[in-house]
Amino acid sequence: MPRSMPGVADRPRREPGEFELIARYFARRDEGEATGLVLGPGDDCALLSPSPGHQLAVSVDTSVADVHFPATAPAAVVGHRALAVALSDLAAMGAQARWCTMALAIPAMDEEWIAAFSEGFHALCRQSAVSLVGGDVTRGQLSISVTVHGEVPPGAALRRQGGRAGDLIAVTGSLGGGQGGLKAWQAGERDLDHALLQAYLLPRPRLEAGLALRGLANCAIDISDGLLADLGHLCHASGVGAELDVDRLPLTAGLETALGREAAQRAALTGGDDYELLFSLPAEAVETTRQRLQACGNTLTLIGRLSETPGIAGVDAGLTGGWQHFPGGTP
Ligand SMILES: Nc1ncnc2c1ncn2[C@@H]1O[C@H](COP(=O)(O)OP(=O)(O)O)[C@@H](O)[C@H]1O
Ligand SMILES: Cc1ncc(C[n+]2csc(CCOP(=O)(O)OP(=O)(O)O)c2C)c(N)n1
Ligand SMILES: [Mg+2]
Repeated sequence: MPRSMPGVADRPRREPGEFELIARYFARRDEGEATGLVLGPGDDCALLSPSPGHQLAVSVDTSVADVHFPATAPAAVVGHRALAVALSDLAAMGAQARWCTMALAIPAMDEEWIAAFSEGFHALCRQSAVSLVGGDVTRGQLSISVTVHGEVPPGAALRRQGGRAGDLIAVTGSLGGGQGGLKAWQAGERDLDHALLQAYLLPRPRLEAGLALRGLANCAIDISDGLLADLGHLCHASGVGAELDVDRLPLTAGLETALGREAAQRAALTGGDDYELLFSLPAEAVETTRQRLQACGNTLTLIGRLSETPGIAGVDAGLTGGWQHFPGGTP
């Protein structure tokens, strides 16, 4: 007796192949000429038309499961976060975000996961006026590499160098929520409205703030590895030292209650994952900068000043550094 054909309802849902997957979730063709996209996903390369007279600002960041985000985080969160941390570098450079490419490694085909991941990714693309112009999909341990491309007029980029002794040091937003959120997640918190989880899992790239700082800040960096480490990078590049006023650090809402004051300050200093902008500026630029940042929904907090004395003063001697994937180097 011939085996009966299964009904449509009984038939197992066919998994998409690699190319179907790309076409379905990543190769969106809703971008027009206005985005400078001549040719998007589907050919060997994307073709882009940069704005005349601008420099391209290019950066890549990889996010690896259980290194940068919990492997069990919601897929839409993973999509948002991978793009957000990459865009944060354009923000820190004062660049206008334009395009991105995204290389995704996934251990197995899970269409539901990919659909949600792509929603999170595309939603932030829309919010940031960035087009996904190409990428790569492979089998492997879950990781996402996002290359971002922005534009900046010659001479307008915010560099790590350029800080001067006497400049005031400032940050956007609040600090410590990155590590506070990781701890909250590890303690079982899963409510994405929780302020600390928001900070850790759904950071907002400070793109508008970066643009607002052009012509005002003397140097800038985004805080990914931790305030002390990233301030150290600014100081090193600028050939200056710094005096921090730790009591002025803007701590993320709920952090002090969750960890206590000392641990909250430690999280703000060394935790990392905050993706706020850290910059220096002359005292006379502070009020204009504050107003510009307020106009785009951000805040400015002064946390110290740059000095001629090498090193970072004002913090406990025992507190050093921040996140390093491979700790080591000079003792
Ligand atoms: N594999 C690499 N090849 C070339 N340059 C690299 C590589 N890895 C890191 N860099 C460069 O080193 C600098 C510091 O890297 P990183 O700490 O990742 O910066 P960020 O915090 O801005 O992402 C950046 O300018 C980055 O481009
Ligand atoms: C599951 C998990 N554990 C630990 C951390 C903490 N952490 C991992 S990488 C990192 C620093 C930022 O990542 P990196 O790759 O150095 O970014 P970049 O400086 O290149 O922007 C931090 C604070 C985390 N985000 N998630
Ligand atoms: Mg990096």
